[in-house]
Amino acid sequence: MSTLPLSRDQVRRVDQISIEKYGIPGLILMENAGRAAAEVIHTVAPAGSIAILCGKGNNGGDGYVIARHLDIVGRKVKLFSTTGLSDLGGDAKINATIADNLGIEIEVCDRKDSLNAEAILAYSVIVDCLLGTGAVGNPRGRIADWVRIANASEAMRIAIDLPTGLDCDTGQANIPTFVADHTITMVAPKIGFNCGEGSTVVGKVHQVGIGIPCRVVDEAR
Ligand SMILES: NC(=O)C1=CN([C@@H]2O[C@H](COP(=O)(O)OP(=O)(O)OC[C@H]3O[C@@H](n4cnc5c(N)ncnc54)[C@H](O)[C@@H]3O)[C@@H](O)[C@H]2O)[C@H](O)CC1
Ligand SMILES: [K+]
Repeated sequence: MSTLPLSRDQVRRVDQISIEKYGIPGLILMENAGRAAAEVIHTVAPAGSIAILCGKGNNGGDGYVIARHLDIVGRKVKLFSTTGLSDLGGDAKINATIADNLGIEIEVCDRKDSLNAEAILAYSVIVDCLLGTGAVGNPRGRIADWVRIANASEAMRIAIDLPTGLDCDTGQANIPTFVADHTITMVAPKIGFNCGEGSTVVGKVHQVGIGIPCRVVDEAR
């Protein structure tokens, strides 16, 4: 499996080439990403309740897949979404709907006053599926609030693909940035993990494959 770090644009190009040139549906990539991440979470945090914080993009979409695979192995999981499920799109909406249909707990906090900080702090593990490679600039709004709440908790903190707030090219930790104990990153480490402040917020990095051959990853370099 490729371990050379990729830039934000390179890893997004991997996605694009896989889907458009090789016909691997994004839903398959998300399923592989979420299942692999769930296995790492279950290994590094073998017990305790898990809160998964989901944004409105595909990083959030990974979270709904993660929740389903943790539910399958009997873990106590609750999803917290910054966005109403009807406002999600594409693969994220498909997986949020599946999780909802399966009765996996989802709390939608799409208004400022519905933020339930205490609820999040009650969990042993907090998983950051708020922003991934689609992030631009400082985390805004509820996403920034939830990052601050998570950072103030005693929970084990696990970032999916990259910590929300970290610029995955420069290693700049925007204000706020999710301070992870573990980062489970898809396809390859991101360049920013080893420059700037990257190493101070990623924790232990776990690289997971999502069903894309290395030669395709190398095409994107
Ligand atoms: N091949 C792969 O690596 C795969 C990665 N997957 C996951 O998909 C995300 C990337 O998803 P994308 O929808 O492009 O972006 P995000 O989910 O990161 O967020 C986009 C969303 O957030 C809004 N936003 C952007 N910047 C900010 C900000 N500073 N504050 C608040 N909100 C912000 C923006 O408007 C967008 O709507 C990748 O990281 C992986 O986790 C796939 O699952 C599988 C293949
Ligand atoms: K994230």
